[in-house]
Amino acid sequence: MTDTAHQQAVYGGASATGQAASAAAASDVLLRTQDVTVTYDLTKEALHKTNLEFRAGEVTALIGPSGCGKSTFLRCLNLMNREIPRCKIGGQIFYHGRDINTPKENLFELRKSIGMVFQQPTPFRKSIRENILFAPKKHGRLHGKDEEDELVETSLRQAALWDEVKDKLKQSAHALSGGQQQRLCIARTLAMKPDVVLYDEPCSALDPISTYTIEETIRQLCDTGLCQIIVTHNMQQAGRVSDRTAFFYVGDMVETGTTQQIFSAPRDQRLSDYLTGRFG
Ligand SMILES: Nc1ncnc2c1ncn2[C@@H]1O[C@H](COP(=O)(O)OP(=O)(O)OP(=O)(O)O)[C@@H](O)[C@H]1O
Repeated sequence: MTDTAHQQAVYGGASATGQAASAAAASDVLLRTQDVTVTYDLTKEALHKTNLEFRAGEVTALIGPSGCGKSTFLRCLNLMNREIPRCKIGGQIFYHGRDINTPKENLFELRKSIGMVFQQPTPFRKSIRENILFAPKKHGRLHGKDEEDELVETSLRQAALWDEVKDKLKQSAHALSGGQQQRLCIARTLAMKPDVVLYDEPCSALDPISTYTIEETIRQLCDTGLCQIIVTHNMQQAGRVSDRTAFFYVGDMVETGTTQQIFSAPRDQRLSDYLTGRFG
């Protein structure tokens, strides 16, 4: 990316929704990648040098055709790719200014702060309440029932699920609908009080109403200062939910900017073709 493009990406005009301006700390860059690459099977570079910044209180959408490297890039941001045999992450990933792409990084600690929500809802085979409490208990964060009750309620409220489940917290999470399960997974992630949440196609298995609820939830979470990054195939969703968008194509991050600029005035022909449905 050129310096000019980079500056436009980082300091570009108003957001698509205008909501970023009201975010708690919109200017804080929490995550920044510097020349990040990903190589599978030690030889196949699936992601070429990628430079992006992500700020508190903003949502960034990662878009592009199938196989272009969106999920590969997303999984770098909390070093999940490290768990794939023969996969190598190159470059630097700065989290609060500290490079986390080092062998000594404590992944257990890191993932408390950089949470992830997957395509398929994956609640534990436990009650709704225990889904929320499982990780905080494991990390020794909770002291007594009052703290547990408060965390369960706060997390479920943040994920817009409290009203639907408050009278059945001891029921199995697997008895919830798909959309409710996905919101429970968001609540479970929020219970660890992360400052970054990564979403990999979080609505692709859901109906339109559940999708709408999750999009609303994501937007509302911006007001807490959370930095959110979402991979989506759905252009309308990217337009509705994100402040910034980055377009990937065959392993390259081709263009980034405010969502408004990306959708209304794309500079790169490949992005323009993608947005107009010439390929996808
Ligand atoms: N575990 C893996 N081992 C080897 N190659 C992989 C692995 N995961 C992804 N790839 C390859 O890396 C490239 C990018 O894949 P990735 O899943 O990141 O793309 P994507 O843009 O998220 O695609 P989609 O939208 O279809 O999910 C593809 O060529 C894919 O085959």
